[in-house]
Amino acid sequence: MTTAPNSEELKLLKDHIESFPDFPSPGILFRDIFSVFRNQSASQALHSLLKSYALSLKGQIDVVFAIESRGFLFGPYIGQVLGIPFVPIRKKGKLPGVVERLEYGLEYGTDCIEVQEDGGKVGQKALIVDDLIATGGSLTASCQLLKTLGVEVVECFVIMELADLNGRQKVPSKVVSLLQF
Ligand SMILES: O=P(O)(O)OC[C@H]1O[C@H](OP(=O)(O)OP(=O)(O)O)[C@H](O)[C@@H]1O
Ligand SMILES: Nc1ncnc2[nH]cnc12
Ligand SMILES: [Mg+2]
Repeated sequence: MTTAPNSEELKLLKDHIESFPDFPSPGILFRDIFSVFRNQSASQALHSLLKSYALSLKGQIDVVFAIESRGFLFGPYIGQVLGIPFVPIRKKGKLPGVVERLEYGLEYGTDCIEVQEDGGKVGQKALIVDDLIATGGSLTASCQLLKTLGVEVVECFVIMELADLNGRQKVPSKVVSLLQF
């Protein structure tokens, strides 16, 4: 971001993110983005922060991708502010038409994500959006998937970063976060 985000809005936002210990499994402190939408002031602060962030990218991005499912809360709005398309990245078997697919390793087992092959054109500049970066696995896999379309991932944007996990080090593109925990 070229200008620093508004610190009062950031505080309001952070104060309204509820944390749930041991969800969905023991040892995980779950940061719930949905709690923001229960409070009008926090919701408006988030809206304003997203708008400022998006406008700081004006002219630099051709297409916005977001990661199922929580990324869908923000991707379409950022696309709208910039006047550019929004394209979803989804779990296997959810998207119609011709898709590109990437299977990637998890701590246990594998996962698979897809994007419609006409979602981005070779050489286009892309932004990937999600609510949160933890290990960085989802953003890393999404960057790899978009490489198969030939688009260039200029930046990844998240509302929350779990800084201790150092997920951004894994991601092959620049990562911008509004809040760090
Ligand atoms: O950096 P990572 O370790 O990949 O973790 C971050 C991802 O995990 C969560 O999504 P989740 O897969 O729980 O699904 P959801 O968005 O559908 O709730 C979160 O919304 C991010 O997408
Ligand atoms: N701690 C956490 N809170 C919310 N979503 C997550 N996704 C991965 N880790 C998470
Ligand atoms: Mg998610």
